[in-house]
Amino acid sequence: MKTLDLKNRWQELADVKDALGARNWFPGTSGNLSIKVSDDPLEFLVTASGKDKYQRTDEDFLLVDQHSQPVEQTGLKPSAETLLHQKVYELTDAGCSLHIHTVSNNVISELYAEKGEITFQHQELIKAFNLWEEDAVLRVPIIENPAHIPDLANLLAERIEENIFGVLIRNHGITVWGRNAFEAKKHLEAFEFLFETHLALRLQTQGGRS
Ligand SMILES: CSCCC(=O)C(=O)COP(=O)(O)O
Ligand SMILES: [Zn+2]
Repeated sequence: MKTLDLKNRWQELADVKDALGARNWFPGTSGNLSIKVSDDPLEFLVTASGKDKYQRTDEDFLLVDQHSQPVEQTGLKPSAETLLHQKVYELTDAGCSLHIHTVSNNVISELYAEKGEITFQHQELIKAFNLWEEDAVLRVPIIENPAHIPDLANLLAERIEENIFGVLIRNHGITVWGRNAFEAKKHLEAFEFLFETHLALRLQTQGGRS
C-alpha cells in the first residue's frame, strides 16, 4: 500500500468524521468509523478507542490488519468495536463502515426489536440505497447487544446479506456501510432521515403507540 493512498484515505475518513460530528452524532465519545486501505490482505483505518470524536487530531485513526490488530506498534487502541468493521469488510464489497449512536436509531431499535427488523416502503429516500421500484422495500435488521464483542460481531455477520446496507443494534446504535466514504455517509444520512420521519409520523398518527 502506498503512503499516498493511506494519506488520502485518512483525509477522507477525517472529513466524514467532521461532517458527522457537525450533526452531533458522537455523544459521549460514542461511535467509530473505518475506511478500507487494502483488500488483500485486508487493512483498514479505524478510529482510536474512547476519543472525543468531535476533535480532529493526528491520532484519530490507526491502521489495523485482517484480524483487527494494529499494523504498527502504537500506543493507540483500535475501537472496541473494530471486529464489526472487520466483518463488514469480509462479507460485503464495502470500502467504508460507519457506526453511530443517535436517539432516533436507539428508539427505533427498541420499538422494533421483537420484530427483528424495520422496513421502509413508499419513501422517496430509499432511493439513496438504489431502490428505484415503486414498491421496493428497504429492510434494516435489528440485533441484540451482547457485551462480548465477538458475539455482537457474529450476530451482525448473520444478518448481512444482499440489499442490506446497515444493521441496528438494540439500544446501542447502527452500523452502516457503502462501497466508499461518500456512499457510506449517504446511506447513514438516509437511514437517520427515515428513522426520524418514522418516529415523527408515529407520534402524529398514533400518539407514539404501535
Ligand atoms: C461510550 S460509547 C460505548 C462504546 C461504543 O459503543 C462506541 O461506539 C465507542 O467505542 P470506541 O471504542 O470505538 O470508542
Ligand atoms: Zn457503539
